[in-house]
Amino acid sequence: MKLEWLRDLAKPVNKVSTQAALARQENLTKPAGSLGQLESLAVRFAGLQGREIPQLKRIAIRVFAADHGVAARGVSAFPQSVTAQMVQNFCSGGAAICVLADSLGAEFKVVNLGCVAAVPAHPVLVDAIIAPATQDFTVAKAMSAPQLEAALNAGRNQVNETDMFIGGEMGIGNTTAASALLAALYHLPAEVMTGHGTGIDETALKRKVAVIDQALALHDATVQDPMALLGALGGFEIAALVGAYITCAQRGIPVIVDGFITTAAAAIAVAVNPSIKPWLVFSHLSDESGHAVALAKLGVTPLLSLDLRLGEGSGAALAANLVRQALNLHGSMATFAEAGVADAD
Ligand SMILES: Cc1cc2ncn([C@H]3O[C@H](COP(=O)(O)O)[C@@H](O)[C@H]3O)c2cc1C
Ligand SMILES: O=C(O)c1cccnc1
Repeated sequence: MKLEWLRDLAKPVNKVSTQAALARQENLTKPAGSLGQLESLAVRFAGLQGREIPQLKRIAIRVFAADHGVAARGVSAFPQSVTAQMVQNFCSGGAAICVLADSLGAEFKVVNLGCVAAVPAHPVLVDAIIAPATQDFTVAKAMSAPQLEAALNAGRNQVNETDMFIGGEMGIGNTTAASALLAALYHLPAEVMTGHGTGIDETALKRKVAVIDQALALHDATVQDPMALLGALGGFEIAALVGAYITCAQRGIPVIVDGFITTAAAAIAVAVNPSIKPWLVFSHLSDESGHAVALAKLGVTPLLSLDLRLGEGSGAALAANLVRQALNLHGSMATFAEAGVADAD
């Protein structure tokens, strides 16, 4: 596989800019620390962007869409045809992420990596079709080595110069793939990592756990090669996210990770290339059970907890508003000296 680029080191965080931003925060007209995590966010972005006053003008949002063979096993509350239908909804502006992307003024594209139903061409839609769907991973590897390579490269190709990257996903059945990947990566029982996804009932949840157990046994999940796990248990959209996240970190572009499925992609990406971790900002705690465990395993704390369980990049887009305000405050508040306000004794 010509995937050597996956392991190239991420751009280092700029310590000088971090220190300058910390010093600026100390001088702004507020008690030190009173803006809490908004202060640390601004300082973090200063280090990532390599400037004392970071900016967030350009935001790129890419929703990666693909179908999953494992959907045939009755693991979702919705039929597989919804993936392609939602891709069309992303194109016509009716999905939640479209509304949020619009209000952020973000550059928005949908990347079709392969849906069972055909999707008509549209200016917002990028055709990166690999196959109509992955294989059902209870009977075969989800994807072949060339398919995995194509998906990783499709994600990499979506990274252009921007101030921040948000990846979203759409693919009926993809919480099953995400749960399987996380259970395998962290050696955890399937039931710890598996939730209700789009809203399956308890009977279907038992089936979903059994399906994941079957896949973990088939693919010998004890083998800890994250790329092998991704090929065996992943989805084209999850692999594209892995490629995009790693590329962003290598090119010095901060990423906001969305919910459960994108966290599975982030976990694989960090396992493949640990140097990328500082570039991943985790937006929210999803309502999907297993997410809290995955975030704890990664050692990260998300910004928000709003009981969201949508995906599409929606939680990340919401958090982008918060980051924008953190940077606004950092860049535009007056210092004690500028405002003639007495500093603490
Ligand atoms: C209308 C609709 C819009 C969505 N937008 C995101 N998802 C979310 O639900 C899917 C994962 O859940 P499961 O594994 O249970 O199929 C993904 O496509 C995900 O992004 C949606 C799901 C539906 C039905
Ligand atoms: O948190 C997510 O990404 C999520 C949870 C449930 C269904 N779809 C997405």
